[in-house]
Amino acid sequence: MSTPATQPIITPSAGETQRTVVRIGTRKSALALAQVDWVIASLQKLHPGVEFEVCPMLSTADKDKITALYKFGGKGLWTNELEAALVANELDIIVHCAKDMPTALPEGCTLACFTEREDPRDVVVVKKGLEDKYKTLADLPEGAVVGTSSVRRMAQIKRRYPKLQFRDMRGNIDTRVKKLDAEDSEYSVLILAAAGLHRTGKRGRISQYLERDTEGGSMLYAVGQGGLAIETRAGDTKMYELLRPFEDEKTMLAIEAERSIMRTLEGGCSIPIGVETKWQEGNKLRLTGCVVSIAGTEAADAESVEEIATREQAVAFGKKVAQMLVDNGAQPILDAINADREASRDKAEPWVPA
Ligand SMILES: NCc1[nH]cc(CCC(=O)O)c1CC(=O)O
Repeated sequence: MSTPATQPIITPSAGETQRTVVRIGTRKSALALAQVDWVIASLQKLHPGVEFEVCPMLSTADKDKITALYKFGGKGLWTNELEAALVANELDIIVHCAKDMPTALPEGCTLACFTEREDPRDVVVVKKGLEDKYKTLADLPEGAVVGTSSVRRMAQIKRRYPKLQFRDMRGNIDTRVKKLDAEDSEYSVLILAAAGLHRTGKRGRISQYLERDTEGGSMLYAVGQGGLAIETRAGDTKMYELLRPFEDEKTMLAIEAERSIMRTLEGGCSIPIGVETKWQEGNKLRLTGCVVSIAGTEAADAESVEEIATREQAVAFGKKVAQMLVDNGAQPILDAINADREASRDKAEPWVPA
């Protein structure tokens, strides 16, 4: 790491004031840095005496922009290098997009909290110059090109709008929006997470929010989308206590239920599982899930409502809905995706879905 190692905690000797420096690991993107700024501002309100040091690092996903995401198997692409630094005591905490967190954490790492969730929905961003012509996916003409490298987004949109075409679109938010807007770009629209655009001050580019009841069909979001998860070293009680008051319980319960679906179906962030969690009166959580084939031609859906008050209940609820998805036909769809990934493991060609 380029950042000089500081002692995380300096125990005060008699007469000295206690000084705590928290080294925060993060990716280097504008979104990741905006998230860390928000985390620091919030933690400073809770703990005015604590100092923070931002330690940005590149992840595997940042370094390899060519290999199709789903071929990696979606395990820890955004998190592995930061976690190695955490275990090596070069960092004290890591701020992750909850969406990028694998469902099982590596040895020595533990989840300290989920913070209040941003808008979890996906959105449509229209190419500059076309905004007056098209506002929604339904407005797009036959053959219009949608930019996304998420099989979940592609599969769900294909399911409802078979007339559209899809092209891979990678990079951080700024890069993607620039590629979209380039005069010679083939894209008409991009699909992005609302949270990323909200957090980086680009709300103005959103022309449609996609959701369950989007006209023409539903669009469910990725597990954890819009949430932040903060990871610490296992056994670091000081960091754990510092972060506990920052947890948003309703977010934690909803995201744990979503993650439990993912864990049960053994899917990484790059397989087409969509979810939606909505709190209803009386601490009832409505959990909806879908698994869609890459071609968008087959799908399994499931939904249930339960009163949820503890993490254990949330996890059990996610397992139940995962089982409902399997009962409704999810397994053959997942098997086909895994077989395709296995068959192309050694190839690193850019993946452009047909
Ligand atoms: N996989 C990349 C990633 N991880 C988190 C976000 C957005 C912010 C969030 O979901 O919290 C994005 C970009 C995107 O999907 O548009």
